[in-house]
Amino acid sequence: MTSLNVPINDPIELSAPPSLQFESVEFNPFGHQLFGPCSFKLDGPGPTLVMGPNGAGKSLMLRLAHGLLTPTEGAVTWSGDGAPRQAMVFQTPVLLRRSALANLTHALAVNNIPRRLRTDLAREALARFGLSASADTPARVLSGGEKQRLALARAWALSPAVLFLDEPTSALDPAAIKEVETAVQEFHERGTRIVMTTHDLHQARRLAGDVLFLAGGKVQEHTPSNVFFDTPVSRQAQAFMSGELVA
Ligand SMILES: Nc1ncnc2c1ncn2[C@@H]1O[C@H](COP(=O)(O)OP(=O)(O)OP(=O)(O)O)[C@@H](O)[C@H]1O
Repeated sequence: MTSLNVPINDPIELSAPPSLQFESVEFNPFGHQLFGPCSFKLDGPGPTLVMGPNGAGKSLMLRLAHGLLTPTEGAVTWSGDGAPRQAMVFQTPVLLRRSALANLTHALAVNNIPRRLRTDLAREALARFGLSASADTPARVLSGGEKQRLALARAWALSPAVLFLDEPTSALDPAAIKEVETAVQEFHERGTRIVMTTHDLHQARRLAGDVLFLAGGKVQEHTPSNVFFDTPVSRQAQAFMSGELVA
């Protein structure tokens, strides 16, 4: 596996993750303002943990950033030429009705990875996530924790420059949560920009380089994690941290 010499797995190529900028971004389908206007830039080392109460707009922000939704107003831009290679891991894994291995090789094909490399890259990623024995198992029969590991393995195989994770551990037990957090750290150390939502303050403390705090569809605060957890600036973040409900 190490003899593949595949550029997409070269950590040097990933050493400077692309920066992400929201410029006056709004999302208001049918005239109903759900998000924004918001302007911010993710250009620090990260990982960026996106926090806020239910309905704050965290998932919308990730979907706008990943290109799954188009802003009604404003623009989402990246440093460099065009949008970088991206992957997204959801709270409930979105998998094809195929084998675990085929889920990965399909994703590699969609991302234009040469056919001759796909199976080795897929098997390497399955091994990283302890799923080698399940390579030929239909993805739909895997346990919830295994499905999430498969979703992470699919992202891992792609060596994305950016990885979005939307509450990836909310349905997992403590051991599985630890596996996901370890993987997130490894993605980060490989140079992937991490943007992840969570409701778990402890998890955010463990992982965050910076915190983007949303409430009411707007960014209330974007600060280094130590600042956010020690001295949150916005009234909404202070209320959230103290366990008060924030609308
Ligand atoms: N495609 C859509 N069309 C219409 N309304 C939407 C759409 N997507 C999200 N919403 C609404 O936008 C608001 C923000 O939703 P979002 O899922 O981003 O919140 P969230 O911060 O991720 O919440 P939670 O923590 O509960 O997951 C909610 O009121 C939701 O119902």
